[in-house]
Amino acid sequence: RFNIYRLATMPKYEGFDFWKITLKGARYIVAPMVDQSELAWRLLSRRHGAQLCYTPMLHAQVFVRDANYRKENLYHEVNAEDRPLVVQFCANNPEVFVQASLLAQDYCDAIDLNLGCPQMIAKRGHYGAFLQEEWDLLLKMISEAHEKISVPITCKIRVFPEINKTVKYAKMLEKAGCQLLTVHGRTKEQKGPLTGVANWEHIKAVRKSVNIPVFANGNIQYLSDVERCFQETDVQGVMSAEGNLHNPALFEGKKPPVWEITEEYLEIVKQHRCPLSFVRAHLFKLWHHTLQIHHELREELAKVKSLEAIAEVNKRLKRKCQKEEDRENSLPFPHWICQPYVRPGPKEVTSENGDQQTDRKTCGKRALEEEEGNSEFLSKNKQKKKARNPKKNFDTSVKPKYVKCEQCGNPKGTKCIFNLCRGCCKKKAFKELADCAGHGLLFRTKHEKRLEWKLIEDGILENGDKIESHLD
Ligand SMILES: Cc1cc2nc3c(=O)[nH]c(=O)nc-3n(C[C@H](O)[C@H](O)[C@H](O)COP(=O)(O)O)c2cc1C
Repeated sequence: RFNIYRLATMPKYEGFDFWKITLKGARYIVAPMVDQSELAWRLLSRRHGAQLCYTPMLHAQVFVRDANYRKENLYHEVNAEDRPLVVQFCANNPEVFVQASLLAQDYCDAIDLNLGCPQMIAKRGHYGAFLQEEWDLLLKMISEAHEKISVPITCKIRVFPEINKTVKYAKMLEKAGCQLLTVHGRTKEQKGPLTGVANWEHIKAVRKSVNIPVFANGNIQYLSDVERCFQETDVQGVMSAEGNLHNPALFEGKKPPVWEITEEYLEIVKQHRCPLSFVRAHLFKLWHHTLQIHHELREELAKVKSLEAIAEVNKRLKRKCQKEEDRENSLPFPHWICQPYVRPGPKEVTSENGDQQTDRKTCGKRALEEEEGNSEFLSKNKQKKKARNPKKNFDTSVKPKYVKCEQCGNPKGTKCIFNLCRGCCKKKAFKELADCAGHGLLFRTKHEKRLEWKLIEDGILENGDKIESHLD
C-alpha cells in the first residue's frame, strides 16, 4: 500500500533536480484531460510507456469547499503504481490556490496550474488561458504557492501569437517560482475546428530562455513525432493528449488492436472504478476508425449500461474485425489498429453523422464555437435536435433574448407574477407568504390551509366557514 506520509518528509527539489529526481527524468508524459486522464487510464498508459501523468484539471475552489470532490478526484485514487503524478488545478485566487494545494500536496509530486484551457467555461470562470494577460495575479498565485506548498508548482500554458511575448511570459512564470513549464504550442484561439498545428518554434524559444525543465505539447501522433520534437525543441519531456487517447501505447511505439487495449483497460477499470461515461468516451476514441465501418457497434456502445455489457460489445467488435483480418490482412493500416485521428479542417467539420464533432474537444466539454451557438458547428445534442426538427434555429444571434430576473439577472420564469427567476421568486414568496402559480409556489395557500385546519381543530372555526377574518 502506498504510504502517503513518506512524501511529507521528501525534500522539495527545484527545477532540473525536481525533474531528474522526483519525476525520475520523465520524458513521456500523459496530459491532464478532463474526464479522461482518470486513474484507470493513467495506469493503462503507464503500462505502455508513459512515465508521468497528470490528473484531469480540478477546480481549486470546489476542492477546498467539498470533501467528497477531494475524495472522488484524488484521495480515493491514490495508487502506488500511479507515480510520479501531477495534480492540476484551475484557480484565479492566490488564497484558494494555496488552500487547494495544501490539501493535495501529500498525494502527488507537484501541483500544476492550468493556464491553457481556452473554452467558454474557462472564460466564464475566469481561469485557464484567460489568465494569460494577468501577470500580476499569476505572479502572486505562483509565488505564494511556491513559498507555502511542500511540492513544486508547475504551469501549463498556451503560446501567444508572438514568440517574444511567449518567451517573456515563460520567464515571468519562472521568476514567480514555477519549477517546470509545459508549453502547448497553440494559441488561445486555436481550438475546435481552428485547432491546426502546434508551433514548436515557440516551444524551442521558451526552452532556450528559461532555466527550468520544459515539456512540449501538441502535434504528437506517433513515437516518431516524439523523437522529432525532442530533436527540434530540445525539451525535457513530450506530452500527449489526443494521441494518447487514440493509442495509449504511443510512447511504446506500438499499435495494438483496439480490442486488445480495450480488454486491458476494462480489467483495470474493474479494479479502479470510474464513471461509465468516462469508459464510453475512451472507447469512442479508441474505436473511432472501426466505428466508421461498423456503425451498429456505435449504437450498442452508446446504449450499454454496465462494464460487462461493454466487454461483450468489445468481443463482438473483435470477432468482426478478426473476420476482416483474415480477408484483408494485406491492408497497410487496418481500422482496428490503434492509430491517431487527424482533425478535420473547419470545412470538413460538420460530417453528416457528426462523428468528428466529438473529437473537437480540447479541454473540458464543449468548444467555444458550440457554446456561442455558431450554427455551422453544432454539438451532437443539437444535431440530434436538428434531425428531429430541421426548422429549429440554433443561431443565438437571431434567437429572442431571454427576459432577465429583476433581482439577479438570470432568466426570469415566463409566468412568474413577480418577474423573477425561480430562486428569487421562492425567496420572495416565502418571505411575503405569497403564491406564484407560474412557479408552482403556494406558500399563502398552504398557510391558509394549515390555519384553517388548526382553527377547526381548536373549535374556533366551523367546517365550511370562511377564514379571511383570521388571517394576518
Ligand atoms: C478530452 C480532453 C480533455 C482535456 N482536459 C485538459 C485539462 O483538464 N487540463 C489541461 O491543461 N488541458 C486539457 N486538455 C488539453 C490537453 O492537455 C492538450 O494540451 C491538448 O489536447 C493538446 O495536446 P494534443 O495535441 O496532444 O492533443 C484536454 C484535452 C482533451 C482532448
